[in-house]
Amino acid sequence: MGKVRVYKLAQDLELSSSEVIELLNELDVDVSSHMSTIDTKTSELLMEMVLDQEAGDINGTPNVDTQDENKNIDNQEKNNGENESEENVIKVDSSLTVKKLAEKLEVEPNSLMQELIGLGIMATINQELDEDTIEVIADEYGYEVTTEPEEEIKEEDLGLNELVQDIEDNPEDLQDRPAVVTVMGHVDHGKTTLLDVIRKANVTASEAGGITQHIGAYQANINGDKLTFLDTPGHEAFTSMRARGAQATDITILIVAADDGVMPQTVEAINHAQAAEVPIIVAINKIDRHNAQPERVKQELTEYGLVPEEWGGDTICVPISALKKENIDGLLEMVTLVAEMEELKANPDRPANGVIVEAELDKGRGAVATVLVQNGTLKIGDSIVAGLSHGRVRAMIDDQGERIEEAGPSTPVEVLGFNSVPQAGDLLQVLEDEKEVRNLAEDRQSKKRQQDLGQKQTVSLDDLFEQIQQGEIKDLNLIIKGDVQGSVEAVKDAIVQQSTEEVQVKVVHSGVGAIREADIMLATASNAIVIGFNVRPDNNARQIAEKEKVDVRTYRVIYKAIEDIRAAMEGLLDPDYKEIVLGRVEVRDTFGIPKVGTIAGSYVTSGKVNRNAQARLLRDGVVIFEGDISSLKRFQDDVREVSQGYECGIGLENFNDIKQGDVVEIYDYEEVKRTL
Ligand SMILES: Nc1nc2c(ncn2[C@@H]2O[C@H](COP(=O)(O)OP(=O)(O)OP(=O)(O)O)[C@@H](O)[C@H]2O)c(=O)[nH]1
Repeated sequence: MGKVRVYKLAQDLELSSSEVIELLNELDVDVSSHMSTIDTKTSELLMEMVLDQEAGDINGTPNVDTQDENKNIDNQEKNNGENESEENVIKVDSSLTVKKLAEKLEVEPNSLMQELIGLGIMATINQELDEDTIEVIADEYGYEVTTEPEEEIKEEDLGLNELVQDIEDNPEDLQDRPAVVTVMGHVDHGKTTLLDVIRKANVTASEAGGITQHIGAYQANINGDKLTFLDTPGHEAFTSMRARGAQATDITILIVAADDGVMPQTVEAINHAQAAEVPIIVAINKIDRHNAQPERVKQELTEYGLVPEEWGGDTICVPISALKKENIDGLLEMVTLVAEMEELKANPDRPANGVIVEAELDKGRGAVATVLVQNGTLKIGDSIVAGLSHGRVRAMIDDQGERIEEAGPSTPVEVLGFNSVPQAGDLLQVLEDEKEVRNLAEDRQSKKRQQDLGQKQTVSLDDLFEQIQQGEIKDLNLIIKGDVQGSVEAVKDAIVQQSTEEVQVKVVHSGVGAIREADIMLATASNAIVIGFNVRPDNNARQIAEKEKVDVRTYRVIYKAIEDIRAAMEGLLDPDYKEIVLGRVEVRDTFGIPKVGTIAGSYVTSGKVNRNAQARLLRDGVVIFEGDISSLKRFQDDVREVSQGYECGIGLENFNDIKQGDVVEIYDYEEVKRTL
């Protein structure tokens, strides 16, 4: 008989775990925690009970949303009789993207995303929604869902990343596999420190791989149990995987600094983990700090539905100090305990499938991808495909730098042999032979080209006037990010006042901090322009903006932003010069040189540094300085240019407040040739 966990059942019933435990106890079923299991029969019984109760409560009155933007609700009210109209039924083939669902419900993707956020689901426009979520949402809009496959969806669906030949495993072939753990939390709360401490204490470097190399994931041995840690901090990695339908994580450690408390990215992390239905273990970090307030953190967490066990809830909270290595074992013990309860299984005796954790082009080795094998065993010589890339596994290197022949479930491994660089989040699979993987990859590439060609025009300040004239734009949607709340509000107020009879200027989202992936995703969904005031897009956001063709404009003075928007609306924007970012460097160390000032010992992470270009110093995405480069050196020599992958010393003209960890963005202006 199948088993169900209490917290999963609670999620399905939209109740808290403690409510479910209470109900089960009423039924004389002995369960004590959210991790307890019950058999499927009992779970069905409970479901029926709850649903019956709800049906009684509702008393037959449908919960009708009064927002006028949704005409379907009116439809539903009209059709609220016995005969269900065909129009009120949508057909779904097990899952749908947000965009497709919005089309079917005839609503804007934007308002659908907001609806989803209301349900605690942070979904991107291309994210696949599962059947349950679709049903809940459809119901809100007065639609019923049937699960017949619909031809039309099949044809439109690009399937650039879908698994072909997904083999069902026989239950008897399944074996235990290690849990895959990610650490998420607000910036500076200690993710990197924690991941390093765990790695150093629990990964035994083999003799051959004495110098452990970094491959974006590692496997730790905790008292004989293995745990796989995805070592790619940042929610973006997590989201980009989920956006492609890859559920790589089994358990999330949510790290919260005890001296800082729940911060915006903590909330984001909670939303992501909850949306993915991944159990959360809270690590309350920095308890060595004199101003640590672990109890306050717990209090704050309750506001987001995470009630600590000791307060009667079902969230495990472990106080730690990553820096002082205090109670790391206690934390790991909890992680192994939760992992055990999850009963994670896979079948090692089958062709592998997995997910790309990260990938890059290496000068000497070609495309190198860190793959997390999720099921089956990946072997040298296997024909592989991931997203638009394909190839044959030429070599595999494990997290200790050792060459290996085979990698089983939950093993992170570096794979050489792809013909091009796949993207993080792409699903990897092994097919029969090279011809098959090549055909599939080529097929996907041509679909992708067609999709790119057919992509709708996005709004941009450069051709705003034209779009207004052609009646394509009636609302100018903006997303505003700034360095401090005060300036965000000021920019917002001033910009909204620019509305005219033809164009309504609307701010769809505003906030403090660097421009991130989530902002760009929201911009694509709501066809918005992103305005940064004293802040810049991070690398990830920049790449996605480029791909999705989102116009991102950054300013240092308010009047310039207003001027640009007004000019763009009147067709008078004069883009004689356009800024181009040449490269980015990371400050790894600083040196005070008498009479010269501070020199930033830096590493060029992308592009190049040009001595004559302009520099912009960023701290957490906020612009601290803009101006000239006063010196550029490689070792002792003055140089004109330094490329990606090299170290250099950079001095900034009349500016010394440079700190380790700062990012220097190198940019220049390019003349824009205008055609009449
Ligand atoms: N006192 C104290 N400091 C800590 C502890 N853990 C981390 N830190 C410090 O906090 C700072 C940030 O830690 P990181 O591990 O870089 O934080 P992070 O969350 O990885 O930050 P990002 O990578 O920037 O997102 C560093 O200066 C750490 O030394 C701790 O337990 N106690």
